[in-house]
Amino acid sequence: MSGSGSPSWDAMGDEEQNPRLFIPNFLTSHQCKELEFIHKSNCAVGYRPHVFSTTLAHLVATNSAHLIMPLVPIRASLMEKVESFFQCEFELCIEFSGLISWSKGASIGWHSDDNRSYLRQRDFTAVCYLNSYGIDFEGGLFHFQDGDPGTVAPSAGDVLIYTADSRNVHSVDEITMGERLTLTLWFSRDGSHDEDVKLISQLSQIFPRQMNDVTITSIVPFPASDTMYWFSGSAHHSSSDLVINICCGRLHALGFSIYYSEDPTNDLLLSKPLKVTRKDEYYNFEFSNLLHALQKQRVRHHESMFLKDSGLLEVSFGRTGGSAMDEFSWDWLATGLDDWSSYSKHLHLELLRYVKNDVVREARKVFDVMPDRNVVSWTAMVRGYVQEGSITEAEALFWAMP
Ligand SMILES: O=C(O)CCC(=O)C(=O)O
Ligand SMILES: [Fe+2]
Repeated sequence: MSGSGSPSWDAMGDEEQNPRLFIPNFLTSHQCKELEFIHKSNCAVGYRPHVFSTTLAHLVATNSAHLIMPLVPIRASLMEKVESFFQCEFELCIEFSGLISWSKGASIGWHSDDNRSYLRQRDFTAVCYLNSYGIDFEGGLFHFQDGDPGTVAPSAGDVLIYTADSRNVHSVDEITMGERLTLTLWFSRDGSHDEDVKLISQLSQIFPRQMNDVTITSIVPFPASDTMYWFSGSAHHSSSDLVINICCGRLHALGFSIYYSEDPTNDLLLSKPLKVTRKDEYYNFEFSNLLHALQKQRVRHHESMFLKDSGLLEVSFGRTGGSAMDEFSWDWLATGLDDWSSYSKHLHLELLRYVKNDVVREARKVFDVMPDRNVVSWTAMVRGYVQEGSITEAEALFWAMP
């Protein structure tokens, strides 16, 4: 389904019979990657086997409300598209929006999206494909039972919009390899099902608390109810052995081993501090809990992408990159995620330590990435150059001093 960038099928002959719209390249690859990051670091057990989802309510409940931000303009522009295509401007609300991934074994047979009594309020569906068939996963083709197009092969950035009623009966083939990721939205004419109303009430409960207590400004997520992270291996399991913790599973899939400071019982995993190792790498960093570890490890996993993309860094970490970011190590990035002032303090100490030990090249790397240099750091750096006899560099830096 490659396209020209403009909506297609909107002039279909059978528009009345099968009202649907396909928009190629609606999202940029940057947006797709950002949404993937949010999902991979926050998803919880989905509504069916092999399905994981990240709902907005879940992001709020896990202290990750800031991660809703990238979704806000995307939701708004999708709503605008749906309203204008179906000629119902200002009539719709978003009933549900969620990042949904399907792993091997997931599929759905013929259905319409309003086919249950509790789903009757759904009028329209928009599915944004965030990754691609044949690249990120195999299987997972989307089929309409009638009309054109019959089949859609998901491709990152494309959007499929259709009415949620029986004019658009559809199915999705089983995933046979990889993981298929979408941002899926349902729209309703019934304002009593407005997702935003619920979200705003949820958010208004947490924000006053944050404003009154400056210490609660960390963006480290905290766990929601434990049951959100457990995945039953079998629909009829009777033994707790069959229950897998999703966060543990994902960390293991990324090659990490998990170490707790004390022997944890399964149901306490989410509240215990932990450390991780990978192969022969040991990180002397204590994570507050499993979810925290997972979010940071995902950062590392996406590290090369983040380091190349200063815009994304700014959105996610509140600071811009720059060429010096190439020198960033994962430990620094992880520390930066946690608490910016302790990160800054850490850099100042590192700089002084390097200068004291005459490791001027390393000192300069630290100096270049420091977000807030002060008179001490400038002077230390100049002193480092003088100590090692690099007078030209020392002079250049001296004159560059603000
Ligand atoms: O992900 C898709 O392409 C459609 C999924 C679907 O049909 C549903 O969730 O109802
Ligand atoms: Fe569906």
